[in-house]
Amino acid sequence: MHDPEKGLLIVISGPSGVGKGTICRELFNKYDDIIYSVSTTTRKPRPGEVEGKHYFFTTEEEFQKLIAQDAFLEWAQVYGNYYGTPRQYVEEILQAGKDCILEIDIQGALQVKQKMPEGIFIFVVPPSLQELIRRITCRGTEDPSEIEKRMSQVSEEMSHLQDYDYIVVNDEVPSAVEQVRAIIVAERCRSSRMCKLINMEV
Ligand SMILES: Nc1ncnc2c1ncn2[C@@H]1O[C@H](COP(=O)(O)OP(=O)(O)OP(=O)(O)O)[C@@H](O)[C@H]1O
Ligand SMILES: Nc1nc2c(ncn2[C@@H]2O[C@H](COP(=O)(O)O)[C@@H](O)[C@H]2O)c(=O)[nH]1
Repeated sequence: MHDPEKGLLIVISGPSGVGKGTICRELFNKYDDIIYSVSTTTRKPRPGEVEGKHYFFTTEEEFQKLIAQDAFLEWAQVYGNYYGTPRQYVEEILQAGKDCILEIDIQGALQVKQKMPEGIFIFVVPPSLQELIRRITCRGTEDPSEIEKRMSQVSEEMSHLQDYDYIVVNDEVPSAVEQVRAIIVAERCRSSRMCKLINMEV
């Protein structure tokens, strides 16, 4: 069970281009009570991506050193690059009673679920495969072969739906954002209610 003194750990996954980043960005613009975990990656920065805001960009050699130092809560090779969640940062946020969102792939989410089963696991799906391909193509950040690589993983990724607590269809961004927000608010309530009930003298 979730310790109500600690913050909630929220994990968001879904196929590439479904809109995870867009949903998280909107959540932070609108609500200032959730903290975003900035991952470390060996991927090259896209135009406009800022070191320490979107990712901590690093080399494969440095990433391997961080793995050896046990610096990651989870890490995985995704679409040919390494990505990892900084352990200490996330632990400090949760310890301080603040909620933390990890936007990570399914391999990473499964690792987190093993270590922290009390986390809230949300899977974002597109309204259709055509719309997913349209979104990643229109984003214009990957070349056709990279898009092909990412889209070839969609069916395997979708086969992990049952490992998640919630599914959010990202049809319209505002609605998807409010659905994620509602899940977080409901989970906060559940955690504090459960605690009160368990501690209630009967
Ligand atoms: N509901 C939506 N309707 C239309 N376009 C959307 C919607 N949500 C996101 N998009 C657009 O789709 C593209 C992909 O979104 P985004 O980068 O947030 O995806 P992502 O899931 O974070 O991808 P990745 O895993 O590759 O980082 C962006 O151009 C974004 O503006
Ligand atoms: N296991 C992890 N996956 C992560 C992490 N940070 C991001 N990701 C996922 O990687 C893919 C690709 O991201 P992109 O920025 O290159 O488009 C996407 O599914 C992200 O959710 C992480 O720390 N660990």
